[in-house]
Amino acid sequence: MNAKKLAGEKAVEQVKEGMVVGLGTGSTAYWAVQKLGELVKDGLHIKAIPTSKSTEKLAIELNIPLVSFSEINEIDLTIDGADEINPTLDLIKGGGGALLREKIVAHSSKKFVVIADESKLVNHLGSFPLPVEVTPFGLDVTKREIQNLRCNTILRQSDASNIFITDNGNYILDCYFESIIDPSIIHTQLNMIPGVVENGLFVNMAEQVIIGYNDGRLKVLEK
Ligand SMILES: O=C(CO)[C@H](O)[C@H](O)COP(=O)(O)O
Repeated sequence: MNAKKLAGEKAVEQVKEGMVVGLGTGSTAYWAVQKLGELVKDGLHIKAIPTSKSTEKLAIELNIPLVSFSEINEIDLTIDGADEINPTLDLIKGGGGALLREKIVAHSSKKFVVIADESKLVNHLGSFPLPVEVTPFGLDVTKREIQNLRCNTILRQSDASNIFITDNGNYILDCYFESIIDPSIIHTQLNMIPGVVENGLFVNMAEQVIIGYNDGRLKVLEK
């Protein structure tokens, strides 16, 4: 059983006729977008906002109608994956580098549902390196200020010779903290650094987390 597919398809059950839906990024969100594509083909009317260029491309291939923020007031429901989920449903996101758009879309949503397999559940955030989107200008000074928060940083590469560039034209510093005991403090400290555009801590944003298991079980966690 594909646990990611299970969770993704379960979340899509919440999508209703006429909704504006935020489309997440990654290998779990992929399954939710695929399922939405099937429903649209069968006559469901929705409008969607993708969280990355890759999801936008997938949605276009599946004929899911897209809208921009200028055309809507609010997103009804956003479905997205996560890299880590703690017991209070705080998240690390951005493994795929889409954290800024993901956070803008989730923040603009009436309901934010996270989908994942069981490997994403943790007691404390921080084993997964925290992605932080930074401007190319001032990289070295921004990096030093982030390191002062007691973490090591690695500039993300797309391959051996190229720096990873986000959909917004920025860089990602992957930050290795020993453990993130209070995500809201780290979140605030990071975002106060001028060269930081956004960080991958999603604190108090997820209302529901749907976990898929390889044996076919599903677990729904709620705030
Ligand atoms: O935040 C993300 C992309 O920026 C993804 O949601 C996160 O990395 C989880 O991805 P996957 O479902 O492939 O494990």
